[in-house]
Amino acid sequence: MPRLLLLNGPNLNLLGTREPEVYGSATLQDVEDLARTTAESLGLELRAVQSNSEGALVDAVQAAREDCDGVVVNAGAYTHTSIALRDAFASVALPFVEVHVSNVHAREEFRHHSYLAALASAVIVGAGVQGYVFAVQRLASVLAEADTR
Ligand SMILES: O=C1C[C@@](O)(C(=O)O)C[C@@H](O)[C@@H]1O
Repeated sequence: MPRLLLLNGPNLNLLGTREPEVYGSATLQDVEDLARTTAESLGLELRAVQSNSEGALVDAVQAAREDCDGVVVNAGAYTHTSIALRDAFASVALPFVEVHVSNVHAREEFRHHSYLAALASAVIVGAGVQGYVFAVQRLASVLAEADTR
């Protein structure tokens, strides 16, 4: 069965209590359950990892090469700063979808640039935690398409 990695970066462990006016009331556990239920309904497995540290996120992307077929990633603030994470995605060459709960383009200028976006299959911003559902659905399509080639 194809497997997805759901990767959440810094401060996303605080979803539900962190700036609820920006990020809503769903917790990280809710997000992981939602993404897993969506994946399973599409015949995919899902493994979830969250870390506040950049190196651990790089390690998780590298490890995904061994046992995953695609990645849903919300890299949090590292989206806007991390060349290391971008290089990790470039190195493993796995399809990935970038998610942001908030509409980063309606926020501070420094959130408008993503180091990951140019490599992503798709970028979903501002759809709240439903963005994770869309991301899993999109990856399922991308993987199914690749399978029929
Ligand atoms: O931590 C986050 C969360 C975020 O990735 C989002 O999901 O909207 C947006 C980032 O700018 C921010 O640093």
